[in-house]
Amino acid sequence: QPIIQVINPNTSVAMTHTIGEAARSVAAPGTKILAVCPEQGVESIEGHFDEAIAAIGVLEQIKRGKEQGANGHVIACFGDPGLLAARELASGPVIGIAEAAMHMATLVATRFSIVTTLPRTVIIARHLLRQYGFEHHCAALHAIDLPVLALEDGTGLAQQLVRERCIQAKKEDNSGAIVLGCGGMANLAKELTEEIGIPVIDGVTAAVKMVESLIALGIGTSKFGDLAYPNPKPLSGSFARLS
Ligand SMILES: O=C(O)C[C@H]1NC(=O)NC1=O
Repeated sequence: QPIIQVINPNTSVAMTHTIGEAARSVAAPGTKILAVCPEQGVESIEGHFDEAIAAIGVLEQIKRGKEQGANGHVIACFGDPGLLAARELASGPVIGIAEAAMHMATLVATRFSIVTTLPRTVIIARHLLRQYGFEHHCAALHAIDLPVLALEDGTGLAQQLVRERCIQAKKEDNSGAIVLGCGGMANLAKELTEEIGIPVIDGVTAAVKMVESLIALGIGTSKFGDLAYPNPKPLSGSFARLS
């Protein structure tokens, strides 16, 4: 009975619900999904400052997930905030939704496009493409130019813009696949894939299946070298809760 903790690094309860539903929709029958978000932090992650704040919440949730018996973890924000720090803390696998979606896209297409929310976060996706080695696989990055929480405002406008942008990207970029660049888009992938006719990949569902696979293979985060548990040392003030 594997337990996978899916962490929404922003504090939006609505987006945590969207993410949890998407994760449960693809989880194997025996897999338990714990969908969580930090109690404190930032309601949406739209840049480097927000990511730095969110990373602390991710680490707190990893620690709590371990205490609750989680066998693996997903970081469900497209910037993969705190990923390597989380891997130091974790025993099981930790996968970010950007890396999961990018890996999956390279398995089914020679080039993919990314559709995300704000123009200012495109650079974060570019940095990840370089870090993960996918720069040459990504044909283009597009932003719908709406804030992240527009995806949860109930108007459907953000979802409509994502749809239009995906259609445009297929036409213009000559990409074989599209990666959705936000955890809050997790519930759009299936419908867009059917409508547009190329794989539209969401990182939440991709990461859940990848973590399930690693758990099934008995593969956890390597604890040798730089991803070993952090060197024991006193943490002061509010950080003491992380030790
Ligand atoms: O970078 C983005 O646009 C999306 C990213 N921000 C957020 O709060 N959740 C995310 O997936």
